[in-house]
Amino acid sequence: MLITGAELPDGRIRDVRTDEGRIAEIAESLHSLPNEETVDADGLTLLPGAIDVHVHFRQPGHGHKETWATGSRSAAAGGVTTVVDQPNTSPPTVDGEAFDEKSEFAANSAVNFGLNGGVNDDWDPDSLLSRPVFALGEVFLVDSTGDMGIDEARFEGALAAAAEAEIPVTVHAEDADLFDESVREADAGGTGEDANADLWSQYRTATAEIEAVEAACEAARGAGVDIHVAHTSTPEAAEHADAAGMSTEVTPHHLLLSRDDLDELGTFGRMNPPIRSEARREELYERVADGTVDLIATDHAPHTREEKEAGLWDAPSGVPGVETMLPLLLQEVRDGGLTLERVRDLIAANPAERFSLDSKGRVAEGYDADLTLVDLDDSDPVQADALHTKCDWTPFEGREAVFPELTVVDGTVVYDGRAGDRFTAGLGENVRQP
Ligand SMILES: NC(=O)N[C@@H](CC(=O)O)C(=O)O
Ligand SMILES: [Zn+2]
Ligand SMILES: [Zn+2]
Repeated sequence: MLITGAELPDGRIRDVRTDEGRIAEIAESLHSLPNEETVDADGLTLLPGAIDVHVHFRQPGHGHKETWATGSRSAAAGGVTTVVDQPNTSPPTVDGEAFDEKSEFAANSAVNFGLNGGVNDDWDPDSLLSRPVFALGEVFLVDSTGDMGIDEARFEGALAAAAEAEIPVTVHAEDADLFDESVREADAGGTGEDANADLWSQYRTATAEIEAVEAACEAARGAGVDIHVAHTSTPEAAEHADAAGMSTEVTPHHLLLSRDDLDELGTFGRMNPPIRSEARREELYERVADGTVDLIATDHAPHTREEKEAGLWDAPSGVPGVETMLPLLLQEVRDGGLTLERVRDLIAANPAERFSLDSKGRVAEGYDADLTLVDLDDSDPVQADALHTKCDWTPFEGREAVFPELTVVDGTVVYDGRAGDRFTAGLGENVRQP
């Protein structure tokens, strides 16, 4: 494939040739070969495909919320070319057999993927870690969707197993002992969009995250493991993890939404860890812009409308986001909050480096041809109706965003927005091939 006249993240205008799944040549001017597919990228920007190291694609077990087909199409349409799935499915991905079962579902993926292995009281590290596991995680230090919370002793066992297997560990760190139970006892909370969802933020306190991150970093240091702290929602937790030499991710919802938005969102804004105050959100944004935070990942956690419309204390936690991450970040670039090169690092170069995907994350010769083409002059409002996730809602309804024109995985167009949302599925591969 020959992509002509594309602007690269550093501002250079170049022709880019892909061949056998790789970026073969980048030059000021390349001539097309006989029968070569060409893409006119005049006026468009070519980015490395985003690597979202935190999605919940729900199969096996919860295909009514999302499937690998719908989730991966949503990823492709959002410029995401690699996703990493989490273990809180049914069965949970905690042994070799469950890993193999999930691999069969993932074979439907339109984009490349990694499959994490999980830890619970029934996990079988021997069979699990004999499989091509992307990372151990997210390791839940508290119950979230799937009730996979574990205690300290089991966490230490998991750290030791990961150190021996030489695989990364990602951690969901909140301390349930520091939740404010009085909030829960005092108020029924209401239902759906009418719920007082701010109570969720009051209940799952910032301190519960900050102290759990501190404890997790200390345990990790003791075990000689560098953990990756998932979805930090507070600047304090992100700063602590960074100072302890660990890596962190921030989600688009913690970056762009605050408790001020919960009036409108109700239970649709309930997730773990919860949305924080506007003051904390602004500080977290600064930590994302200044490099304290390593990467953005979505924690794409779809639940159906009907499920989210329950009472505040019963509704499931989590929001979708894989399709809107890059589009919303590109709007931040348009608005001057982040540079395009910083966005490239947050969504592609840094996740690739952190998780040893050595041939991904950059538009450079020899790298994998996982790419997305965007028009930074053209934004549209986010509309749930136009997204491809199976759950037909988004917490970002109405926000301006820059949706990709075209997404390429291993040199093949998997999403063409210019040809009326055309997808090619089933081409994605496990990025940790044995
Ligand atoms: N973040 C959430 O609120 N929910 C996630 C689980 C998780 O990441 O904790 C889910 O799987 O629904
Ligand atoms: Zn989590
Ligand atoms: Zn998660």
